[in-house]
Amino acid sequence: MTSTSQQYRFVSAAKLPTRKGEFTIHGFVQDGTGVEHVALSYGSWQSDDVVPIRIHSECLTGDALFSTRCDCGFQLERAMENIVENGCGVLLYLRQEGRGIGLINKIRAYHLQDQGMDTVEANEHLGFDADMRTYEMCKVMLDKLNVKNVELMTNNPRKTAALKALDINVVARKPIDHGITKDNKHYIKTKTEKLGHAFDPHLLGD
Ligand SMILES: Nc1nc2c(ncn2[C@@H]2O[C@H](COP(=O)(O)OP(=O)(O)OP(=O)(O)O)[C@@H](O)[C@H]2O)c(=O)[nH]1
Repeated sequence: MTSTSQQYRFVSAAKLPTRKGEFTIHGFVQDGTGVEHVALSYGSWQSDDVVPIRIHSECLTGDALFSTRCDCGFQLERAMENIVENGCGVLLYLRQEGRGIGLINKIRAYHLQDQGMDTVEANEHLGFDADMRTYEMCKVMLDKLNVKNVELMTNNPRKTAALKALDINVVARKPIDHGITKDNKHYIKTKTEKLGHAFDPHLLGD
């Protein structure tokens, strides 16, 4: 249970024109820790509508530096395009770099992967769980945006389970198996085999 001093609260919102379309960016902060997250909203909806959403964890290397080691940047781009094509939707951009271990630890994990470990073994070798993320902030963020029913763009069953546990009605899951490259195929196979991600095996064939 999150204590009152660590609750997330909305701070401010502003227009955010992007190469994909004009979004609004909403900023949230966690009292006590100062941890920040943002939501991008596009278009409008009624409170009973099913809203397409993406929950995306920060990946500086993939999202901002065009890395092809992972599928993150490709999926971010596709999610924003899907939302714009749909006419409305929400992207929750969570500052949980490296599945929650942080940027520098992710680089340490990449170094171990360069030596032959997979993404799960590397995290564990460094003393972390394979996935350190939590999703409680999504409730505050979606409540603020008046979103109760969602179509969730993900291949990650942990995200679906986390939203359901927060009483968000996940009406449907939309696969987002986009951005498979020769550089990230092994990483995505490991996510499928060890972290339970749903990927079409045909897309991962050699
Ligand atoms: N520790 C670690 N984190 C990684 C590695 N590669 C990518 N990441 C992080 O993995 C996270 C991916 O999060 P999301 O984009 O939300 O995607 P996902 O959990 O794979 O699930 P989807 O919704 O199916 O895309 C980001 O925080 C990345 O920084 C890695 O090799 N090690």
